Amino acid sequence: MEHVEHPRTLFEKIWKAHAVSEEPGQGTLLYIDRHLIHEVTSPQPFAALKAAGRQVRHPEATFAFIDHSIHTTPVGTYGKRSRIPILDPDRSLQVSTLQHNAAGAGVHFFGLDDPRNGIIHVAPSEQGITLPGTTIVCGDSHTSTHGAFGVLAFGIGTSEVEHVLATQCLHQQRPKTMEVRIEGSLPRGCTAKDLVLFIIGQIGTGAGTGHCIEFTGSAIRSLSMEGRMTVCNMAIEAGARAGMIAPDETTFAYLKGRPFAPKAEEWEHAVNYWRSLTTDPGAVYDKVVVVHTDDMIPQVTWGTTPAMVVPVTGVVPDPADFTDPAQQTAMQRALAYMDLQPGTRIEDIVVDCVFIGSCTNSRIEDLHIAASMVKGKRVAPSIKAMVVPGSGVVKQQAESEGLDVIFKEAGFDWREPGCSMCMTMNEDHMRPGERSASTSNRNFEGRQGKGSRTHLVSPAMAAATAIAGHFVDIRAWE
Ligand SMILES: CC(C)[C@H](C(=O)O)[C@@H](O)C(=O)O
Ligand code: SF4
Repeated sequence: MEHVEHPRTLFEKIWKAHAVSEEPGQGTLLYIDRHLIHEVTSPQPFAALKAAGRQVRHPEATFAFIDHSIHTTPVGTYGKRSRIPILDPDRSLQVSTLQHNAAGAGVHFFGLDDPRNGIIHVAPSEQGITLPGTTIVCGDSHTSTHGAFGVLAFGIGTSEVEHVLATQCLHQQRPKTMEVRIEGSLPRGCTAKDLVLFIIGQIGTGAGTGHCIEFTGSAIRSLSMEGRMTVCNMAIEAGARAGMIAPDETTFAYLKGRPFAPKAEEWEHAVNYWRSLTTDPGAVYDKVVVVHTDDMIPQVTWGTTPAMVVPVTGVVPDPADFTDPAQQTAMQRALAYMDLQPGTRIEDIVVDCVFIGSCTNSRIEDLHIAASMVKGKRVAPSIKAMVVPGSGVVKQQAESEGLDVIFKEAGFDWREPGCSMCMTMNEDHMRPGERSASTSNRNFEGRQGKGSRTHLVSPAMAAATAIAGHFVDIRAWE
């Protein structure tokens, strides 16, 4: 009798291909193709490894970047010193420890003066390290970003980092699968960032809990790789373990010729295999949600979770309009923290600070959009605005195209790559009570500085807000 394979989801295909052993009720031992490490979550696992007398099992599959703890204020150019020395002893130690550990173990290392360095969820794909059908882990929650290439990519804890360093494997409970199907296209003024905020606004921050999300639908297909990374980056903010998008011609075109991507005949073999990485017709997900985007308007968060989001043409919502007491309490608390009144027009909210950067939105496409919005204009006098490219590669490309000049002439700070003001692990942060328009992914209390208030937006919205001084309906921007 002919053997008929049951239809499988993309997730199931990658999971199965990496399961070293799988016992019912016991979880799965997964093989990890690539392990990304950064200075914040790797020192402890390396120390534990050393104490146990063990070595890094696969240094060639381990890639180290420096991003969270570093200054982004420039002092020079590549080749000379490009960074201000870190005065904080703990942060300085994190960086020197990673340098030392990476050299000792012989892992791939992208140092501070190496233009290939950058945010751990921006730089690896530029180098072709992020390849379809692989498993990628990192001690960092936004590892889901790499899922944009049809990768099973997820964040892990420090003891798991140690386990992967030692064995290149990881013990995991199999997540459930969830399809988020996006029907419709991206309306005027909307980008991948608006799309993912809109999705989270619809499904909530807990919708993906215990699941690996696959984003499907025509809106996803039409996104560039940069846009797909923005969407998968925030899958974690919908509670998901991972987010992924099936690879296609856009993916292959992006990867071709990248330093760590397969070459020549191997490339052909790889692409043939990658073409099989789609969810089979008839495959069943544990959960499916459908989001319609035709009426979508550029999005702005008003509260302290990414799901507290409204269209820029809207108003700050009123807890009294909601029936769930828990939701009302959460909204009241968010309103108090954000110092906002229900009914305030979003376009009337004035900001102090604009941050264009982070692993959500610091890629070249993001900078193209932002630069096109600010060209020939001036940042509002009361606003401090900065652009922080996600990697040295992004920075170099932007500079070769003159984007840095456009930003600087408009009054933006043009920075060295890093996580910067996405979170308070370096010198870039806001003062208490200050309000930002930020292209990052988290607006939790204190995220950009103690007492600071964050509104998550797209790069286009952030750029326009810097010029106008308040949020604006960018659909009419000229
Ligand atoms: C510092 C790191 C562990 C953290 C994370 O896991 O995501 C950070 O990158 C963040 O965005 O909050
Ligand atoms: S840019 Fe922000 S979200 Fe991304 S890894 Fe750095 S701190 Fe985390």
